[in-house]
Amino acid sequence: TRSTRPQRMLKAVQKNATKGSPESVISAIDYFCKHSEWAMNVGDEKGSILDSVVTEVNPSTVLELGTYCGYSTVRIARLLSPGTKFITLEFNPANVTVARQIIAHAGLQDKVTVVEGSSGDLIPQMKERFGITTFDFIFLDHWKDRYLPDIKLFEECGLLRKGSVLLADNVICPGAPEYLEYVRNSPRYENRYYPAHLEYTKVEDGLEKSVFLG
Ligand SMILES: Nc1ncnc2c1ncn2[C@@H]1O[C@H](/C=C/CNC(=O)c2cc([N+](=O)[O-])cc(O)c2O)[C@@H](O)[C@H]1O
Ligand SMILES: [Mg+2]
Repeated sequence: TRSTRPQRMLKAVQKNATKGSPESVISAIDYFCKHSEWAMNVGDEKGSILDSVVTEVNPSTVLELGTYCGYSTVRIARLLSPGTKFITLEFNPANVTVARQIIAHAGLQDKVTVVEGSSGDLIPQMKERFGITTFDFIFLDHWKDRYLPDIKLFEECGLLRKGSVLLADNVICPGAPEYLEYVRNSPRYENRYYPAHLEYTKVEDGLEKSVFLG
C-alpha cells in the first residue's frame, strides 16, 4: 500500500540529514516541505520564534501537545539544558513511530519522552505518571479545538505556576478563536501575539504567547 506523508518525510530525513545533527534534520524537513510535499510542521519562520521563546524561558519542564512527526520536538529539544524534563503527546501511533525515528536521527532521543495518547487523558496523569509538579513551558500544536479544553485542564490539574509560558501555534490559520478569546479576556494571563505566516506559505498566521499570572 502507498506510503504516508510522515513516512515519506522520515525517508527524506534518513536520506538527507546527518545523523546526530538536529540542525540538518530541521533543514531536511523544511526542504522536503518546500520542494516535495507541504506538511503541517511549525516550519522555519514560526520555528525561529519558537526557538526564541524557549531560549528566553530556559524551562526545566516542557510539554508539547501534538508531536506529529517531531519537527518542533527536535527544535525544542536541541535548545534545552541537560536535566530538563520534556514530554510530547501524540495519539496517532503511526505518527509516534515516525516521530521517534526522526528524533533519534537528530540524536535527541534521551532529551524527550514521546507519549502515545490523547492530551485529555494524559494531562491529568502528568503528576503521578511523570513526577511533574508544574510545567514551565507548553507548546500547543494539536487539534485546534482542543486548545481551550486543554488549557482549562492545565488550570484544573494545578499544572501551571506563576510565570508558566504557553505558546500556541496557528491562532490565525487554521485558527483557535475560542482559545484566543479565553486567554485574551482572562485576568490570569498576560498575552503577546507574534505575527508570522502559515508554514511554507504566504498565508497570514501567528503564535500567541500567554504567561500564567497565578
Ligand atoms: N488531543 C490530542 N492529543 C494528542 N495528540 C493529538 C491530539 N489532537 C491531535 N493530536 C495529534 O497532533 C497532530 C495534529 C495537529 C493538528 N494541526 C493542524 O491541524 C494544523 C493544520 C495546519 N493547516 O491546516 O494549515 C497548519 C498547522 O500548523 C497545524 O498544526 C496529529 O499528529 C494528531 O495525531
Ligand atoms: Mg501547527
